[in-house]
Amino acid sequence: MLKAKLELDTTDYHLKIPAKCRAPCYRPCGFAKIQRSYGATMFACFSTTARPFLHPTTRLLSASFRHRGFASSKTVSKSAIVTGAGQGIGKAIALRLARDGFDVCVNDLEANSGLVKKVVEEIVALGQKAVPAYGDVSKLPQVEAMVDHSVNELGPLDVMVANAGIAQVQWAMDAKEPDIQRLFEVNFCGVIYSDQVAARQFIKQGSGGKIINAASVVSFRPFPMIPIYSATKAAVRSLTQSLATELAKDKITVNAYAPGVVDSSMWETIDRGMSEINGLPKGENFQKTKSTITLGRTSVPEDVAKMVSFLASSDSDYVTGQTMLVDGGIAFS
Ligand SMILES: NC(=O)C1=CN([C@@H]2O[C@H](COP(=O)(O)OP(=O)(O)OC[C@H]3O[C@@H](n4cnc5c(N)ncnc54)[C@H](O)[C@@H]3O)[C@@H](O)[C@H]2O)C=CC1
Ligand SMILES: CC(=O)C(C)=O
Repeated sequence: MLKAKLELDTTDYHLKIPAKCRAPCYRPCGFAKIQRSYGATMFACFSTTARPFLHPTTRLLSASFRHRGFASSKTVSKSAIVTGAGQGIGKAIALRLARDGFDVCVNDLEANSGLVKKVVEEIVALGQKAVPAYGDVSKLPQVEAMVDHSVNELGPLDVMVANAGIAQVQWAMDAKEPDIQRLFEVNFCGVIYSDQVAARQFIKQGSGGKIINAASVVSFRPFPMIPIYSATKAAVRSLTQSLATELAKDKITVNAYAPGVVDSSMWETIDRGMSEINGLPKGENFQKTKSTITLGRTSVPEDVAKMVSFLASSDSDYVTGQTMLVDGGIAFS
């Protein structure tokens, strides 16, 4: 809310604060009585010594100023967290959001720290801030630590992209309990934990936010041999609709992207698993999908990142509860 009321005049870097936002800048103490002017507010926002005396609202504003470089740059960066961003679709999303002007918290499992570091370096080379955040999204405390880390390092959070996911190939009748559990833990619990923790942060900040979840074309129509995976994605699509209705009052939009067949390490796993079941040579199950795609080609992670870029931008402000197909025309919504 506060953020929406601020106007940045980019010609002279002058920040205009509406009168009603200026008053409660300090906690009620002796220090406050002598420090209520606009100039003092600006001083306090950049001053470490004054920070403990700030009213909570102004402290948030102060964090935003310090992290977003109001003092030295015309550009006001927003921040986004992308989970499972060490490779594949998540990496493409992280890089695309950086090109769009976001600072990015790059999450993945610690086992993928080498990949994450490279993504962080690429984002920094694009001129944005980036921090790694290792953690398993299926564990709530690790998701909480990831969001805290992002806010501490990059300032207020604007966008959560709950992208991390895993796939497993088996017929529904052959699915074993630990496989079913792990698929739901990562693909569904990992998404709801990311959404809940981000939403609480957005509500604390008071100016809304955007939640963007990884679904799939299989959330509309299950694919053979990945039935449990398909069910996890149908659950994500349903959750996206429920959270959109719950969080609209807090100015939070909740949407999902539904890729089709994307050339990533996930499809290497799927192709290998399908080969074990139907005996087709390596790569053949992946190639075979082309005949089901209206545009006649499988996709690359950047195809999906374009949709996420839209969902993360203000162009999507009047869109919520939607699962957006980016599948070249496998399913029609
Ligand atoms: N590749 C495809 O054809 C499609 C993918 N999707 C979805 O898009 C998302 C990204 O998929 P891809 O990039 O293809 O997969 P990928 O396997 O290439 O990358 C997924 C990343 O998520 C990370 N990850 C896995 N479990 C995690 C956990 N518990 N905590 C944190 N990170 C974790 C992995 O380490 C990996 O770096 C997934 O949710 C997937 O289900 C949806 C439709 C199609
Ligand atoms: C992995 C996945 O979701 C599809 C549709 O291929």
